[in-house]
Amino acid sequence: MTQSSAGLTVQSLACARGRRVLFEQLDMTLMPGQAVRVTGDNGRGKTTLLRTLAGLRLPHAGRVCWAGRDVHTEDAFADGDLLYLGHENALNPDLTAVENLTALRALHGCRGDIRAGLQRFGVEATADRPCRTLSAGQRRRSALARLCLDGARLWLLDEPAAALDAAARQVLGDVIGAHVAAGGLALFTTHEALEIPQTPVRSLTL
Ligand SMILES: Nc1ncnc2c1ncn2[C@@H]1O[C@H](COP(=O)(O)OP(=O)(O)OP(=O)(O)O)[C@@H](O)[C@H]1O
Repeated sequence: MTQSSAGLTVQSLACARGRRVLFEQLDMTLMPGQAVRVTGDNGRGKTTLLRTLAGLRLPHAGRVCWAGRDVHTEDAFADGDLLYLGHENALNPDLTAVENLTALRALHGCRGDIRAGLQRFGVEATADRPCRTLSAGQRRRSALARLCLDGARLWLLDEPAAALDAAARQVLGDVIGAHVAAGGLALFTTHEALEIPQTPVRSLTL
């Protein structure tokens, strides 16, 4: 594998909603050990971009490749390559955080200690309560505990810091920093200040 084919490459990408083009001519490369922060006003297309990078939406124009393979026309992501965390927490409200993460772990075939992940994000005390009884920040922290389980190389995180207090934002920054330092790739959107210690983070503004 050549160096240029080892990561995520975006070429002349345009995304649209209906007839409205949100952005165009976007070129970007994200390589192992790199992080990108995507910013932009509400409605500029950050979520649309992440869903397109994940292969969940077709681009209006251009290409997105993972390890040299087109994510929209080829089976580019192998099991365990991608972790996509959307705006929503994707937690079943009737299940506990432990039950939700157990299901996710089985679905994605990943390993990792669920309770240790919840502890890292400071929600071990609410780990066995149905998620519908948790506050917005506790739900987000519980969903983020998934980052501690997953061995995926590419993290696409949509507003991971939403609803988090300063302490949880710091943990999130540390977890992303450790992932990138270990050779992972991370691209995230954020409206909040999110420090990623000892990690150069490039900015992409839509
Ligand atoms: N289901 C939809 N149908 C039609 N248009 C949509 C739909 N979802 C989003 N849009 C439009 O697409 C544009 C981009 O939305 P997107 O969610 O990607 O923006 P964003 O930058 O992530 O916004 P925010 O910061 O508010 O989360 C917005 O102007 C929005 O109105």
